[in-house]
Amino acid sequence: MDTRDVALTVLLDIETNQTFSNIALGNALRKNQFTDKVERAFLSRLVEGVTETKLRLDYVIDQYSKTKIKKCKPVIACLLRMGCYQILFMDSVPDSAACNECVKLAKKHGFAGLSGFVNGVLRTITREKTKLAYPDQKREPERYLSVMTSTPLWLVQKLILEYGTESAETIFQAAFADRKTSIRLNKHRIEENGETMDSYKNRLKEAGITVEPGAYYEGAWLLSGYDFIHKIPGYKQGYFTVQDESSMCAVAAAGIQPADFVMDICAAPGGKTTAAAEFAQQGHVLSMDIAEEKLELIEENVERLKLANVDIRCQDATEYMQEQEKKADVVIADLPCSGLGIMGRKNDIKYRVTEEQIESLVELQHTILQNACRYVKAGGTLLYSTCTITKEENTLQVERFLKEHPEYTLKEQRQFLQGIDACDGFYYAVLHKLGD
Ligand SMILES: C[S@@+](CC[C@H](N)C(=O)[O-])C[C@H]1O[C@@H](n2cnc3c(N)ncnc32)[C@H](O)[C@@H]1O
Repeated sequence: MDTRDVALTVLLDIETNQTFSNIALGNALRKNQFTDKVERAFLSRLVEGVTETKLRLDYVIDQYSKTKIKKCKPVIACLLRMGCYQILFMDSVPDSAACNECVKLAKKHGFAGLSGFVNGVLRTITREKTKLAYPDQKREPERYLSVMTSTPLWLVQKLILEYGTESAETIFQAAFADRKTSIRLNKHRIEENGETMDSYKNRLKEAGITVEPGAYYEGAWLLSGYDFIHKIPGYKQGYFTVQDESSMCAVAAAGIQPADFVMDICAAPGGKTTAAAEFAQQGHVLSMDIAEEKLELIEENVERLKLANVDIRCQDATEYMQEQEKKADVVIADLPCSGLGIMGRKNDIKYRVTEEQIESLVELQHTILQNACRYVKAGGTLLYSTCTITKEENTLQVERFLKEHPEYTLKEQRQFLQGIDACDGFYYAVLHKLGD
């Protein structure tokens, strides 16, 4: 199997079908059943690398190509990016191999006539790679940041306005950093199976996995050095759930009690539902999502974790459920958002989000909150959260909510920023409903 050819297919899927890169890559890894770990790692690095640096690659290619990248046929554009990425960022690949393999693939995919063009552009970039010109950092700081971190200019300008240049740069750079996998431990299940946290940790270490304590949440570990999540010892037995620490902190901050009734109104794939169910051991969680196909994911997680206190239902959160009025001790509203807190994990989000989309998400969140707040009992809690970092979806959304709902007070809010905090970008607000 030609790994670069598979990479080209994945990049074309992303470019022409608008498939999210993590999904396109996941499909290719499953379909091709890579047995060689090195080849699998190479494919992932190449696809992720090209995706996360696309704007920077295009900027470089455009300087040396007579046809601008936007005018190139998709196969040629993807090949130029693949070649350029290997030349600029993959030290282990000889420049000549990067170039020759792209030329070969151009011919294989029916573009023999353009193979000379691909060869010419990539050889020139190889020659010039130590003296490439980028926008001037002093004269055009925003454009510089946009090209160097491969982030659309409007988004750079927006986050500079919201957080200042230094923080915005840190946030954008965080997308390129390697991240460990954070897991939420299910202490109860581990002990039920006759193990202790220490003995389980040793078992992971014996399996060659590096285990470090989380930075924010007591029951969190950070794992690295494993191949597949589902092959980690204890996964099938429900010892842990993969979840970012920011989300763990959010659910913990809601203060769920053992006998509580919790409603999770936008729940798939079930990270917060399962955390809530672990807190509400004698209580109950009603877990809902509009996407029928995603309910299976909640179900899988609930079954694997052996949680018997969760009901799963397909439900549009914009539709009011009269029968649930003032029923819940805690409502979790982890709402659809622009996802800019997870640019590092979904590395093409930054190219897809638009200002108009953010505006309509703000309205959707507002509409859903109008319903969510009515399900909360007097004295109960509404947890609002998003995996994004824009102020209008977070602090400003909550400000507006509090103005419109004097029956609520803000107990706590927290904005995590990726790169600045050791987790995803994430926001939560714990809103307390006053007694009757
Ligand atoms: C941020 S994700 C939720 C993640 C989840 N809470 C967790 O921790 O695993 C947002 C979810 O909202 C769902 N969603 C979007 N619009 C919705 C609506 N109108 N009603 C209910 N769910 C909706 C999406 O299908 C998606 O699964």
